[in-house]
Amino acid sequence: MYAPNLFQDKVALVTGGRSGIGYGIAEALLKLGAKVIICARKAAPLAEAAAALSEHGTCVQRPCDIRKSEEVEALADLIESEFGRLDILVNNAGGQFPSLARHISDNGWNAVINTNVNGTFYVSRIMANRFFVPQKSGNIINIVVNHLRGFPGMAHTGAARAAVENLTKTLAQEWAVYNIRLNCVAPGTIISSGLDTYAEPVKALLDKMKEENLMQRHGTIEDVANAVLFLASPLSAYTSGTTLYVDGMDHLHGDRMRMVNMFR
Ligand SMILES: CCCCCCCCCCC/C=C/C(=O)SCCNC(=O)CCNC(=O)[C@H](O)C(C)(C)COP(=O)(O)OP(=O)(O)OC[C@H]1O[C@@H](n2cnc3c(N)ncnc32)[C@H](O)[C@@H]1OP(=O)(O)O
Ligand SMILES: NC(=O)C1=CN([C@@H]2O[C@H](COP(=O)(O)OP(=O)(O)OC[C@H]3O[C@@H](n4cnc5c(N)ncnc54)[C@H](OP(=O)(O)O)[C@@H]3O)[C@@H](O)[C@H]2O)C=CC1
Repeated sequence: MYAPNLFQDKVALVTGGRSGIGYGIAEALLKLGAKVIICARKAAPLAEAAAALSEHGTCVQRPCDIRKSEEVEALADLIESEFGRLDILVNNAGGQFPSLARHISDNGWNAVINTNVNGTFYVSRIMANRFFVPQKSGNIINIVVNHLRGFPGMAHTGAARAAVENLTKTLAQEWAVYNIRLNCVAPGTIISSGLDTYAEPVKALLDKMKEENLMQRHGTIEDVANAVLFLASPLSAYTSGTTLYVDGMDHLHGDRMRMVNMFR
């Protein structure tokens, strides 16, 4: 539905682009003409993903832990030497684990906050200073989750993604002067590699969530990628500092707390 050359001459970085939603976003951008860089921690699957994505256009990769700002700086060096510019940043890398709040250890809490909040901030700041501010143009899309009514069963990620959403609002205002837009996409439950990591009792809960969804389904990777394409494109030129829910209305409807009570 988008023009095939929508992102011609544009360069995009997708963090966590080796798998799942990030891979789907990278593929969608490549198919519309963008040159794409993907990063993640695990070198071997990252290299495999970049090789597969290269069928659709120019895709380069570099291992990078977004929690380590020196590794993010090295990633910016690669982008500089390969492409000399960056137009679109999709902060997709992130995650958490299901747990009732009282069982989350200090390390578990810190790992989730560090990944989602610090990692997103480091990548945004470094790419803005290296590319978007000097270019006087840039577009950042932060993948969060639907946490609108809190997130029973994942308190750490609810807190972390709320922080990212607020950061998005702040940076959208501070950086508007540089013609940088920032928005969030908040997926509901999306069928992707991320969900494969969840154990059986959580999978049963996911089935119940599907029954409660007003559209009677989970989302697809394409549902999320299509929202990212819109926010990355000039079609959304007057939209910044906002959140687009891709969740079949889960943010409005459903009783997640009742379902999480299964785990008590
Ligand atoms: C109670 C029921 C709740 C049900 C709720 C269901 C709602 C479903 C809706 C789905 C919406 C969202 C879906 C997704 O986002 S799918 C994407 C999922 N993908 C990922 O999360 C991948 C990335 N995640 C990670 O890499 C890790 O989870 C993490 C963010 C923690 C970072 O990993 P890191 O490598 O730094 O972590 P370590 O292995 O070193 O561990 C650090 C501490 O964290 C503790 N930990 C890690 N995993 C678990 C776990 N599964 N359960 C409990 N604790 C965990 C680990 O033990 C360390 O702490 P300690 O040193 O104290 O042991
Ligand atoms: N699937 C779903 O239902 C939903 C997913 N989301 C969010 O969407 C995003 C993608 O999820 P999904 O594709 O499903 O899950 P995946 O687990 O497949 O994707 C997570 C990606 O992030 C990378 N990553 C994780 N931590 C780091 C890090 N510290 N530095 C660099 N890369 C990292 C992982 O690669 P590696 O391990 O090699 O580092 C992996 O490629 C996540 O932020 C997730 O929380 C939001 C709502 C719902």
